Amino acid sequence: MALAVGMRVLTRALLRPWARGLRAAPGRTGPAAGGGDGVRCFRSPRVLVEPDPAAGVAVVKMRNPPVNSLSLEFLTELLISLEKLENDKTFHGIIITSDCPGIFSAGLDLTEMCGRDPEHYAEYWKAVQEMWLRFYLSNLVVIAAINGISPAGGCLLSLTCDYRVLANNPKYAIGLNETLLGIVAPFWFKDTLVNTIGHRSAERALQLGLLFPPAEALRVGVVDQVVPEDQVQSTARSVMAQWLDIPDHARQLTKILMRKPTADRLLTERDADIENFVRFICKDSIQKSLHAYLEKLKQKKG
Ligand SMILES: CC/C=C\CC(=O)SCCNC(=O)CCNC(=O)[C@H](O)C(C)(C)COP(=O)(O)OP(=O)(O)OC[C@H]1O[C@@H](n2cnc3c(N)ncnc32)[C@H](O)[C@@H]1OP(=O)(O)O
Repeated sequence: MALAVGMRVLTRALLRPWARGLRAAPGRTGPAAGGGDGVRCFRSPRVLVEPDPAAGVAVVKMRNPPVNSLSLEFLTELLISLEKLENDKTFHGIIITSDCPGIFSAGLDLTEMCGRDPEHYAEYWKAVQEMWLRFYLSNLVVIAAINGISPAGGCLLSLTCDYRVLANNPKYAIGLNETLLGIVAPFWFKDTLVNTIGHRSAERALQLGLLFPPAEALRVGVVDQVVPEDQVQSTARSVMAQWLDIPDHARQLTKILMRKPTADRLLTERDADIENFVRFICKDSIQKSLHAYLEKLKQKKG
């Protein structure tokens, strides 16, 4: 227990200033309709939370169309939703899924990393770190119901979860494909993948920027289960019920035991990691290749 409490105190102490900054933006999110049983339900423009108080579970639906790219605003709303659910004793687990057909998340928002100033890049990167830390260390059971393609940052978000269920659709590839964009996945992206699929598979996947279709994703262990598309949510629900059967304190402590060393690495090197990112992303060559990639995405339509 001391470890869990210590970890929570450390995490909160380090993360609070930024979270306070988020809450200082009124009007973006806020309490809405009641969820029944005295449970407050809430929504924000980009995150829809569907609480099931009887089960102790909330479904968090990402709806930042067209592709659920992880913009600064969207990350902010996701984090506020997570924090509210963590602070509400009704909830023991969340299922994160997408409200955008065919797309879980297109990953980090490329427009946040292109043509902006260094201050913006630093702010954005801090929010990405925060997303990873808060989801990776959440005391809730977090299950990803992956109902669409999930490259790069989208894959990272699902890797922070305790369990991943992927819809069996050949279009729904998942992986850390950063090298294909000419960028390098930071050490904590890499560590999360290594912790999930092992060193050798992670090395190959990262160097080649592999996006795994469902059968491959299951074989390598990027996801835990592949099911027909219409069974993703129900499977996530039944897996959640199994996880919630475990005594909460023992499960939470075990989660922290497994994840703390990885999280600590970022917590101790957080500022240096931001500086590295800003230096890297500001390079002319990187800006050019990101611009070219975005242009390619836009021209695909025409
Ligand atoms: C250091 C670590 C750094 C980075 C980690 C990352 O996460 S980088 C982001 C990596 N993501 C990708 O490589 C995915 C890029 N997107 C796609 O491959 C496709 O968009 C996708 C997800 C397969 C969906 O294809 P679809 O045909 O359905 O949509 P389309 O490509 O036409 O995209 C619609 C509009 O969304 C814009 N967009 C797509 N992805 C992003 C993104 N990651 N960030 C910002 N914007 C994105 C795309 O340009 C289209 O814009 P529009 O103005 O409508 O033309």
